[in-house]
Amino acid sequence: MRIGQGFDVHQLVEGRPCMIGGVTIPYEKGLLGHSDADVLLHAISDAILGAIGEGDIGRHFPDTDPEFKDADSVKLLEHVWGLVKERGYRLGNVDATIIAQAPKMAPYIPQMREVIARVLEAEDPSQVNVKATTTEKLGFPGRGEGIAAQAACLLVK
Ligand SMILES: Nc1ccn([C@@H]2O[C@H](COP(=O)(O)O)[C@@H](O)[C@H]2O)c(=O)n1
Ligand SMILES: C[C@@]1(CO)OP(=O)(O)OP(=O)(O)OC[C@H]1O
Repeated sequence: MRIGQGFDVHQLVEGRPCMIGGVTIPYEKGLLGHSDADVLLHAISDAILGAIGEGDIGRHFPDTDPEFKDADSVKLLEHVWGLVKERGYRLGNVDATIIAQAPKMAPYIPQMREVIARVLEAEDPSQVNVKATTTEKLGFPGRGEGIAAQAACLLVK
């Protein structure tokens, strides 16, 4: 059994799509990054890489590499999951939290769970949990300057 955790932050800016958990959320701002800046999938990817002792997504997908410019983070997660399968592990469960004052994530969480469960080959929907919280208007998420996500992942043989 292996456990990992991940954390990521991206800035909210005008003129970018708000891609979170593989879902485009209608909102006046979106997340800034070298890739599509999907903060949730990045935190989950880092949790998985942590569980298999493979560093982080910055090591696997450098933000200096034009190949990853505007990259689809679903594809990055698929690559990370391939590393897990090579090592003979399968998903125990993943639990993640999106930290955002806005937009409201709840309506989109079922779709995010479906995307993540498909990529991680979950046998049961309960193996993938996604939550959201505000920071009660405190700090950078509370001021709407950015969105953070954290994730924990358990892998089993
Ligand atoms: N961006 C967000 C933040 C929160 N939610 C949901 O609202 C509930 C209450 O949030 P608090 O920060 O006031 O505890 C939370 O449990 C989430 O279900 C959301 O959908 N989107
Ligand atoms: C995903 C990568 C690569 O495109 O870029 P960003 O979208 O900037 O994301 P970040 O969470 O900073 O980390 C990993 C990067 O190397």
